[in-house]
Amino acid sequence: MTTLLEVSGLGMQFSGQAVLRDLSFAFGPGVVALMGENGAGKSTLLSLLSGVHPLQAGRVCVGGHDLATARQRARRQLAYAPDESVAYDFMTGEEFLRMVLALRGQLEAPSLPALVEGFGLQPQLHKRFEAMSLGTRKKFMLVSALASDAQVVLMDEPTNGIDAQAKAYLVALFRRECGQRLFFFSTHDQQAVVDASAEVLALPDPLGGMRDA
Ligand SMILES: Nc1ncnc2c1ncn2[C@@H]1O[C@H](COP(=O)(O)OP(=O)(O)OP(=O)(O)O)[C@@H](O)[C@H]1O
Repeated sequence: MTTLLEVSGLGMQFSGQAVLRDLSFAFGPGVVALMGENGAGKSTLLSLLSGVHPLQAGRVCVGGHDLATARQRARRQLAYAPDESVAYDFMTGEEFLRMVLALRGQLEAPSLPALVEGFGLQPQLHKRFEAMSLGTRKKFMLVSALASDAQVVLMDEPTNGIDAQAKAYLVALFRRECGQRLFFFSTHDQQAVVDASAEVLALPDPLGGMRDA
């Protein structure tokens, strides 16, 4: 198996409070669902893997490149679709997609027209983000990551807020491309996990069994 994402001894604290402890895993191409209770650290893990937060402890390698010491090469292999829009309100959907691809240094994105069509975004391309529904914003975040040439696509709750057709399109895309890319996403959506035949990576309960105490 080609390892695309390898994590060892990862830890993260906020104000001295541990959120992630000594986390290790490795995945090649496929579909992985990151699951766990609210507050388990799923978004925190995704922000560490994507390089948004600097690593406090442990090591992350993407496509064999160390995220700390070969940052540019590692990040070139990564795309990230956050849970909430990171676009400026005044931008149109089309401008946002062009900007993300330009920032990646990608001159071409052959899959972009099909993705726009598949997510039903054609009529929304010239709308400004401030005028879009939440689900439409979310679809643009997903398309910006999926249209990249990254081998590892990280997504924070990708099925959250999108309509049934878009969800079915996304799951079909996972199934079609999982031989070449790693789709690694946080979710509470059990049905999407089943439909995508995703492998589950479960984070421990943040309360550590204290619910019954
Ligand atoms: N910037 C921050 N400063 C302080 N604490 C934070 C920060 N970001 C996250 N946390 C804390 O880290 C813990 C994990 O949060 P995180 O958002 O990663 O959980 P999650 O598993 O994604 O939750 P959910 O399922 O609700 O989206 C929570 O206790 C949260 O309050």
